[in-house]
Amino acid sequence: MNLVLYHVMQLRRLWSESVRAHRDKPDAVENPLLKMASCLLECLCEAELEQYYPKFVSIGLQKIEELAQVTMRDYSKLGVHRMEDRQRLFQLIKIIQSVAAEDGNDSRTPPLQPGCVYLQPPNNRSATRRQLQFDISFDTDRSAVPSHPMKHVTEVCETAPPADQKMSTPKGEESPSSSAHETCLNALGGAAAGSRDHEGPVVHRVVHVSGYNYGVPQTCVRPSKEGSWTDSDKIRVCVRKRPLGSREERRGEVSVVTAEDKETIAIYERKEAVNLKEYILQCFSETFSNQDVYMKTAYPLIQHVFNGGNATCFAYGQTGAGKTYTMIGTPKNPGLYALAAKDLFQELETKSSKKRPLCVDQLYAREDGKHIVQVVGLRDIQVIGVDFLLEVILKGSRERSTGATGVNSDSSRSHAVIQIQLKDARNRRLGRMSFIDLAGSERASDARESDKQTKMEGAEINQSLLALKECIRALDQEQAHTPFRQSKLTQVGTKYGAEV
Ligand SMILES: Nc1ncnc2c1ncn2[C@@H]1O[C@H](COP(=O)(O)OP(=O)(O)OP(=O)(O)O)[C@@H](O)[C@H]1O
Repeated sequence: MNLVLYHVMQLRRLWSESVRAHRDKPDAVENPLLKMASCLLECLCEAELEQYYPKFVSIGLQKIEELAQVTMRDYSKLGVHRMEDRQRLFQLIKIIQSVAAEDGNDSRTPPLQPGCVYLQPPNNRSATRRQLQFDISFDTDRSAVPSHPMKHVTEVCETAPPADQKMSTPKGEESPSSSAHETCLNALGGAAAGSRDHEGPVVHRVVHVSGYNYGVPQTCVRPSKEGSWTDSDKIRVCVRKRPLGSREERRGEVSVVTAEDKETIAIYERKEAVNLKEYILQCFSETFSNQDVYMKTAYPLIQHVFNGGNATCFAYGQTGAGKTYTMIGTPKNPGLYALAAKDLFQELETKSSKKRPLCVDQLYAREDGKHIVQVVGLRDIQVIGVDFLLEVILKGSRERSTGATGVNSDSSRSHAVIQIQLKDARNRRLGRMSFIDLAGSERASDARESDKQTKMEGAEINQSLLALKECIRALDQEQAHTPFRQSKLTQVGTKYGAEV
């Protein structure tokens, strides 16, 4: 239904163009009335009322602008009995009237008169008035109709009468000039007047009616000449890529933006690594193995840790995105834990033999299924080789709470923090490497089918990820305060020294 307004606006443009073209070349151009009929069907489809189209046509309602004159008392004659459909039809009529009111200010279009709608007549049409076959007697079934002060109108003209001609209204009816419809038309006409000469997008006010408005915004942007704007576009963000300047080229700079197609751009963002080297944010396609990812992410940090530094490697992403696959991997495609452990021990052997002996402690912390950070009993386990380290990691991983989400049947419903600390023979801590496999964030739309428990978990996970984001932002901006206390995840980060 969001497209209804768009269709109506397109219709107005199409109508004016068709009438003009038809006037100039009546034989060469498709009769605009036929186009109007197809627009009526289109609009009814958008409003999910297409089932009534045959009935509408059978009683002579063939053009969308005629719909503007239908009142709620006509709904039954049109075969629209369901309350929901009546409401939809009501909203559709409102929208059409808004647009028609705007056209009433166009000098090419005869003004709307109370009681009838005047369609711009093609020159070759006869001037006969055609009466819709609505029964003049009023529908007394008011219970099924939402109450509003719309008035009954029975006649629709295909030609414009003299300006002073007053159309009759059914006996006993008030003049429609006092109706809510007309109030709204007048207001719109005034708002629209004077805006017709604008070339660029112009904001138009759309009447807001109470109840469901099918997502049509209260204000909308007029379609451009190319018709590229739609009523759903409240804000449009456009990106234009410029080529490298000659000075940039001389300096040997490379373009960091690639426009892949109309809708996709890739940005290679320059960042500064811990060793102050510049690097560019990378995206790994599905052809990359865990080893490829490791070499570009965690591996450069190993040396940093051996130099006494601290490093953290996060796997962050939506549920089912592949975080655990990247961190743990498979026997054939080992993940970052295993690859890092192997290199750590390899480096350890080299260093230990050359300098002083070093050993690795593995520290594991987790949030349990009840979202409680388990600190009691947490202990350092001294590991003496890659296999033992991996065994400990896998043992911890098995303890993680898992569950099925909308997109991952074996989803990690907890965050896993794995810290590998390097200590010297006198138990003094040297470097530390942290791997954090975060529980997946979940979009509300993916959680629609989930049970209450899964939804609650998802909400808590999202909340903790938000807290993490706040901490990372605070650290990145070197703010005086880092809001660690907002979640267990960030509390664990501080408690155990992960470089969140
Ligand atoms: N690069 C990949 N190649 C092949 N399969 C993959 C890859 N990445 C993920 N998968 C598969 O996709 C599924 C979801 O991956 P995984 O469990 O790692 O997601 P996740 O991000 O950890 O999800 P959650 O946050 O819900 O725990 C798994 O079956 C995994 O084997």
